[in-house]
Amino acid sequence: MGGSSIDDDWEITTSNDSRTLVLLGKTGNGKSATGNSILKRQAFNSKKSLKGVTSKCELQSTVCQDGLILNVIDTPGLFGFSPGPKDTIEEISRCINFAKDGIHAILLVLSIDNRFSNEEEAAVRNLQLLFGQKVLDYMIVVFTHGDSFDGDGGDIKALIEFVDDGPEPLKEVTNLCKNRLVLFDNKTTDRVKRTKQVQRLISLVNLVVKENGGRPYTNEIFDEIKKANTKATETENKEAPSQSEKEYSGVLDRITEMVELKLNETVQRLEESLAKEKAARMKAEENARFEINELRKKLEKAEKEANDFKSNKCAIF
Ligand SMILES: Nc1nc2c(ncn2[C@@H]2O[C@H](COP(=O)(O)OP(=O)(O)OP(=O)(O)O)[C@@H](O)[C@H]2O)c(=O)[nH]1
Repeated sequence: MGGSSIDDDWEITTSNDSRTLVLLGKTGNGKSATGNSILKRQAFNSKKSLKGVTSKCELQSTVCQDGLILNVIDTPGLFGFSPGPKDTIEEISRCINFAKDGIHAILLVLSIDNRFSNEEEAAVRNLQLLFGQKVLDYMIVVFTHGDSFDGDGGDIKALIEFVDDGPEPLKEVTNLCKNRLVLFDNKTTDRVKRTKQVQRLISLVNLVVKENGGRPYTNEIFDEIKKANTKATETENKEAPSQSEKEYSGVLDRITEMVELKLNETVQRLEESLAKEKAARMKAEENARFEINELRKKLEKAEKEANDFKSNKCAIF
């Protein structure tokens, strides 16, 4: 680090690499505010609202002093992973399209002021179902509302202790993320504090990148998009603009189709596993009923034998 100004703290890497980060979390947890803290500007609309401010996925970028390009994708509360709502599918598609070169880290934004909800727990499970166990290797938990945290936000031990005092599902999620935790106070005006929390996050992102062999998260849907986009760019170079627009919307339609298919497969898998669980439970109940019946029969037989024995004894005397 140069050490001449706080902004020199951005010199975290020396490469001209880019990092694509996706903010995920329940509405109001502070995703947009965290995105703004990371990008150091009011890139996303962040405000208190009961009905959710962010309605569409949005991509904003910044170039750090060392040339590192930070791409941040803000999302609406992407938690209703069911094949029903068409806009959820469209938003997942938009998000994947923004991140077509892959995602370097998924930031699960939680607020330390709110209880970790069942909805959030289910969302993490659904993410794993939809995108595979691999997503966990890219996940970092970002706690917001650091201003109401009692301990030192930079002290990872204090943060782990805070989680350890919390509900079991939260502990499970943070364990799955190998305790990659960071605390953000998005309200602070202290430049040193603002810089340090972003620096901590970027160090974690770099760790995630390293642990994943430098490969950002992608799957077959991302690969398809890349192919489709390359084709669209080639057409754009050759054809009239209207044609390339058509190609672009074709790409989005294709992604939407793939996401929908994947969602349906996921839900079908869930239903099958629930049906299997139910069948196993019914079988276990049937076995238990059979065992109880057998025991009852044995007990009745033993009682009868005891009674016979007693009456025989009486007869002898
Ligand atoms: N005190 C405090 N308030 C915060 C912090 N982070 C976010 N907020 C506030 O929490 C409210 C919601 O923040 P947003 O960033 O809009 O939350 P979001 O998750 O993006 O919400 P949607 O866009 O609706 O999905 C806003 O009033 C923010 O100012 C924080 O660290 N401390």
